[in-house]
Order: sequence, then C-alpha cells, then structure tokens
Amino acid sequence: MARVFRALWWRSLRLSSSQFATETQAARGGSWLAAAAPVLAQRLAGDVEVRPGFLSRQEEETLCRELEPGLRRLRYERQHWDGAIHGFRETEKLRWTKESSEILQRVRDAAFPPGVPQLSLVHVLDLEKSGYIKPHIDSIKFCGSTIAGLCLLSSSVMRLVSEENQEDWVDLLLERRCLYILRGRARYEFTHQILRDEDSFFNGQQVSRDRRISVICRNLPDSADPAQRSLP
Ligand SMILES: O=C(O)CCC(=O)C(=O)O
Ligand SMILES: [Fe+2]
Ligand SMILES: [Mn+2]
Repeated sequence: MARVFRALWWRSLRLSSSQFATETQAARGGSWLAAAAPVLAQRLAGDVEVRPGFLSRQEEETLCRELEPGLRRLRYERQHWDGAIHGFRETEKLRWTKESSEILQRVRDAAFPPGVPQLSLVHVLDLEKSGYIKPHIDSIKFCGSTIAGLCLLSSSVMRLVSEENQEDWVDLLLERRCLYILRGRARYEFTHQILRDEDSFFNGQQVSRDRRISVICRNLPDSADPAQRSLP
C-alpha cells in the first residue's frame, strides 16, 4: 500500500495578530521583493532569492502531469483550527520520471552547495484557490537551513515577518513557474506565509490566487542522524 506521509509535523505555528502593514509602506527592493523598510531587504539579501521563469511552460506541464493522478486521490483538508495550512492536500514523493528528476536536480543545484545532505523526499503541496498558509517557521528538528520551492499553476505572495519585530515584513512575489529559496535568517528569524486570495497584493497590485501547487526541496538539519540521511 502506498504510504502517504503527512508533513504537518514539519511546521510549528507562529500566529500573530499584528501583521497588517499596508503595501503602501512598501519600498521596492527588487521586482519580486517589497519590504516595510529598505534596510530589511538589505538584511535579508543573500538569504532570499526568487527566480522568476525558472520553469518553462513545458516543464510545469511535465511536473503537473506527473503529480495530478496522485493528488486527485487525496481530499482537500479544510477548517482545522490549529493547522498552519488551510484548503490543501499534500504528499511527499520519492520517485520521479527522468524528465521530472532532471528538473528537480536543477532546483537542488540552484539551492544547495555540493555535498549538502538533502531530504530525498520532495514535499508536494496543493493549495486550492481559497487555500492559504498561516505564518510559521519550518521545524528546525526536521529541516535544515534551506527551503527551495517551485511554484506551479498560480502566482502568489509569500510574506516573511520578523519574529523579533512584527512590523518588519518582506513580501515576495512568487510568480507562476518561479523558484524561491529561503535560507539562513529568512528561514530561521522570519515566519513565512502564503496570503489568501483576498489579501493577495504585492506593492498594492492584486495578485490573483488560483489553485497552486508547490514542489519543495529541503536539506537535512546539521544534527540529523547520519544513519537516517539519504542522499538524492
Ligand atoms: O507552498 C509553499 O511554497 C510553502 C509551503 C510551506 O511553507 C511549508 O510546507 O512549510
Ligand atoms: Fe513552511
Ligand atoms: Mn489542517
């Protein structure tokens, strides 16, 4: 029987009530980055990267074709009061077609220096149009310093908020077919979230959300038991 791994234990929720900085405050730090203050963009330089158009239309299609049959067997989960993610279905995938493996290798090469031990399971998260992800930090017990995600089917806005000061936020425009990479400070010192359709604005411009699939590669934490490590 195929085993479906649940990835929710990867996330520990950091909910907050004061994340209402308006986009008009935004200072453009790049075509895909908007921040509450320019100094924030500087602080995160090197720890946040978005590569628009990382995937061709054909590559997006290849990944979706491979993922759809498995996803269709799952039901979207909704209205879990304590969950970080709403309106989602997810799985972890080990085996990929040759075409898809080549795409994922490009992601790994872009995100991780050679020799960094990575999780061989790739996390696949399907958010329905009304789905969204609340602020959280990925588990430091199970995931290492780097999170690299491909964005399929829909553009979205990812908001990073400083744990230290909730007024320090950075928005990332995650266009359809982009790759984003969060490392270091962006991964450990800021929560990340995917805004819901109603709140999905970047620099004051609406970014309409639709169903979105993300395909996420992670590395292992330094402390991971070497016996559990499986290199891709
Ligand atoms: O969908 C994404 O790009 C991010 C997902 C996420 O934050 C998570 O699974 O921890
Ligand atoms: Fe996350
Ligand atoms: Mn839930």
